[in-house]
Amino acid sequence: MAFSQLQAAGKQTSENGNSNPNPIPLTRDVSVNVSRSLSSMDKAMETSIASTDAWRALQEHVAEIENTHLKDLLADQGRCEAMSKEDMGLYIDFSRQRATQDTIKKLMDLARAANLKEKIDAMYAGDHINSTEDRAVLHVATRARREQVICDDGKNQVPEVWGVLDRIKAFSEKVRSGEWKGATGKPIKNIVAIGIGGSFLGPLFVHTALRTEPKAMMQSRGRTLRFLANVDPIDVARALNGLDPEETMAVVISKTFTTAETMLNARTVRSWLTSQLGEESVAQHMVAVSTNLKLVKEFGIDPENAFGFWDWVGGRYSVCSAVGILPLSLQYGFEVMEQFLSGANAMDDHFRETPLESNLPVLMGLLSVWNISFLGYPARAILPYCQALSKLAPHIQQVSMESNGKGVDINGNVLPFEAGEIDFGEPGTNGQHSFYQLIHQGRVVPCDFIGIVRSQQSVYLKDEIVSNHDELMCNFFAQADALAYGKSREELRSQNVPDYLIPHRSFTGNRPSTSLLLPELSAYTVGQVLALYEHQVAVQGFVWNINSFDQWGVELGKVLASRVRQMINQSRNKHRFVNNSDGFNYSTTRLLNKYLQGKTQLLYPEPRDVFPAELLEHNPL
Ligand SMILES: O=P(O)(O)OC[C@H]1O[C@](O)(CO)[C@@H](O)[C@@H]1O
Repeated sequence: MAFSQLQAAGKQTSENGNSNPNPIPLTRDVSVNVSRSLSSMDKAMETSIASTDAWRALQEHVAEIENTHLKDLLADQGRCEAMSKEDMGLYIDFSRQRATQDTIKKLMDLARAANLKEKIDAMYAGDHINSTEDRAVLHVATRARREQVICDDGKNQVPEVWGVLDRIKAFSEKVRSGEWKGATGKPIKNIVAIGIGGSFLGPLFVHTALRTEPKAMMQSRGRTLRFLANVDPIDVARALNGLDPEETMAVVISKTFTTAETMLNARTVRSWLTSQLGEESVAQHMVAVSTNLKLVKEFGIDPENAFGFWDWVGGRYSVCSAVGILPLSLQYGFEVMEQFLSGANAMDDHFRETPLESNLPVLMGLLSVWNISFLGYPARAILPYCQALSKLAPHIQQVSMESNGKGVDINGNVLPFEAGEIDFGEPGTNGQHSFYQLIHQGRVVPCDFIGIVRSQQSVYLKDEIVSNHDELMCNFFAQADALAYGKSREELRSQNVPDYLIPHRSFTGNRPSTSLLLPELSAYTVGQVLALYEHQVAVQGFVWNINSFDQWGVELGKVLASRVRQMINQSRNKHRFVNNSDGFNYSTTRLLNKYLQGKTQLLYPEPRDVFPAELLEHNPL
């Protein structure tokens, strides 16, 4: 079946009819949107997954689940066993989700109604499922084994992928061994990776995950990897502070090589380098990762020192391409990164080959659709009990929210329900002392608890009854049960809690979570976790029938920023403030003028060609 036919997923089993028996307003309130004509809404409903029998069966099923409590569901051992899955060393326990085996069955029906399997296959087959950009979605090819065949437009992409990986291996070994010299003959010890969004968050997540992993740690001894993402000059100062330019290499990472923030940061770092090492130093001190090798050359970076990737890799899915593998290989060595790629590849195989019923990303994806679209819980907290995973949530935030934060389906019809998920998170136990209060007694936020069996670091003090990592993990186990079971008023009374405190100290429980247990946090398992979450997000999008692989929503702000940029430039050059004829609304005009007035009172430096390196020297951070 062609992908365009798959997109009409809901239609095939549609029975028409827009009624939503669910008491929770989970479908959009269309009455308030006057600009949306009835006929377009009818069309949207007709073609939507929300019009299928499977969707309606789940809506009706909500009432049954509302009559259950997790403390009872957890007493059913058969259910718990059926709702726990283990594969590739990963153990995932879904038994604390507000779902029964019947819910899972109904979700499987939904998956079939959405043509989920066919859509997964279409992705691996290189169909242009990113239809608004007419692109294949093949990040799985970036971690394919050498012998795999993954085609775009009939051409196997894997040899090219490995062509770049082989170059990264050779280049990173040259730099790490000291054979590659900086402009003054010193070896390169520091890497500054300049990029934003998908060209930053994935690599930062993996770097943070590996910093304390024993093998990676050994491999990175004496080396520094820093990231420069924000266009804020404060971020420049923090990224460069204390680095010796003679020993520093900048890796400019940008799929398009046009992103305003990255390009200004790249020019700033170039200025920092050349002001101290001379114009010619760019050749030894700046390299690039991009799909736009023409612009890389125009920037002044030797094409020999540029590492390409392809338009079939979305920015937020690009960490396994040169985007992540180049800076991370420079820091940890290619061998470590190859392990990471293998882990992601193992999860890719699992996703493609495992029946839906025991497919980990499919189950995670379907249960999150259940939580969001049926139970009405739009947020999810990602809570790793492992400090090394502290950048997982910020990365998945982009993967998930930029992918599925959409208002129309893949055919352009307004969605009759809210898609997307609000993702956030912090490592435990830090989060417990921050936002867990809300999760326990306020809003219901489904949680992903992630625990590790063997910690990257081991501390066990002599007089303590458990090791430090055991102490951390006590909380991993306790929190999931605290959310599920809660604490009743009766229990509190039996503990002689005074009446006036009982409402404050009781917990409703019945708050869903998933528990993931990894044997260890190695480069390999980091790859598995990455691909698990990437595919979960794809499953959500496939079911909602949206295009998870474009991101038009980020464009408007960029266009408006460029108008403001021109205005500020004019105001500086012509020494004037914004007036009514400049085309800004009243509020923005006033805000801009407040800003410009404030700036005139500052001793503002004249624009100059070189980066004020002395600012760093005089202001050690
Ligand atoms: O890699 P580039 O082209 O600089 O883009 C950076 C990021 O900007 C976005 O296009 C929008 O935020 C992301 O999708 C992307 O990851």
